[in-house]
Amino acid sequence: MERVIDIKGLTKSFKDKKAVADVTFTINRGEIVAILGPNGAGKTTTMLMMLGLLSPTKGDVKIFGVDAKSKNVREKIGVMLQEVSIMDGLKVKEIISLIRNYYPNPYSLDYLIQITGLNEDDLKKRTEKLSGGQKRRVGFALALAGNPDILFFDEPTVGMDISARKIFWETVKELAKQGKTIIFSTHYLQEADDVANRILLFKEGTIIADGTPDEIKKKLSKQSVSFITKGVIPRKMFLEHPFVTDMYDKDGRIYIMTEDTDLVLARIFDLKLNVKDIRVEKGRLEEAFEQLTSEHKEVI
Ligand SMILES: Nc1ncnc2c1ncn2[C@@H]1O[C@H](COP(=O)(O)OP(=O)(O)OP(=O)(O)O)[C@@H](O)[C@H]1O
Repeated sequence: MERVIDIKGLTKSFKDKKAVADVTFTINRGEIVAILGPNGAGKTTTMLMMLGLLSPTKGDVKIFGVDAKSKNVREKIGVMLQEVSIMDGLKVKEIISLIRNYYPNPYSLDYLIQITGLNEDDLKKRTEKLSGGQKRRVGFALALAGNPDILFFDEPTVGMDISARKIFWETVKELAKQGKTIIFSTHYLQEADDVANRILLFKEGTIIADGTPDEIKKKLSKQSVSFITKGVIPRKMFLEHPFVTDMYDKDGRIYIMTEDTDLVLARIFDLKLNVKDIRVEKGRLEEAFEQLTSEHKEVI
C-alpha cells in the first residue's frame, strides 16, 4: 500500500496550551479518513499542519515523502476549508477557469461542473451573489480543479441541502475509487459512518481511536438483545458466557448486554426460552463517540 501522509510526533502549542500533542499516524492512498472529535480537540490544527499552513512546534508531516510545505506537494493537494472566501467580482465560470490554470494537470471544466452539481445558471453568477450552499459547491469545484491526489475537507457539508450532500459524498466515493485520498472533518457522525473507511477520533489533542467505523462501534458502543417473558430466567444462564457483559430488567423487558448479539440469539433459541418480541440493538457511532470522549481513556 502506498503511503501518502506520514505524521510523526506532531505537536502544536499555542503559548502554554497544547492544541495537538505528539500525534503519529500514516494515511495510505485511496483511504477516506474522517477526523472526528469534540470542539477544541485539535482537528483543525492538525489539518492546517498537514496542509503546510501552520508550522508544528515539534514533529513533522511528510506528504509523498517530502515536507508538507514544499511547493510540489501543494500541487497535489486540493482543499476546502470552512470559510469559503472566493474572489468577489468574478463569475463562477471565470474563477474556476482561473484556478485550473494554476495547475499542470487540471480537470476539464466540463468534468468539474458535472461532478460538483453546478448548473449553467450558477456558472454565470458572480460569486458574491451565491447562496451559502452554492458557495460550497464552488469551493468543491475549486478544491478539485487541479486534479489533486489528496483532498482535504473541513466540515464540507455545513450549509449544503440534502441533494447537495448526496452529490458531494457520491463524488467523494468515486474520487477515492480513482485512487485519490480523502481526509475530512465533520460533526455529522452519520456521514463518517456512511462514507469513511477509517476514523481518527481526536480528544484533547491526541488520537484516542483509530479504526473502521465498524471496529470502533463494535468495541465501544453497547449492543443488546431484549425480550419479554413471563417465565423466570436465571441470570447465570446468560452471565456465565464471556460474550455477555450485563443483564437487567427495564420497563417489563429483559435486556442482555453483549459484544455479540448473534451468540445471544443462538443461546435463546438453544435454550428454547419462552420469550416474545425479541429486539436486537446494534451500537451506534454516536454512542461510541460519547463514551470515548467522556471519561473513557482507553486507546483503541
Ligand atoms: N491560533 C490559535 N491561538 C491560540 N489557541 C488556538 C489557536 N488555534 C487553536 N487554538 C486552540 O487549540 C485547541 C484546538 O483547536 P482546534 O481548532 O484545532 O480544534 P477543533 O478540533 O478543530 O475544534 P472545532 O470542532 O471546534 O473546529 C483549542 O483549545 C483552541 O482554542
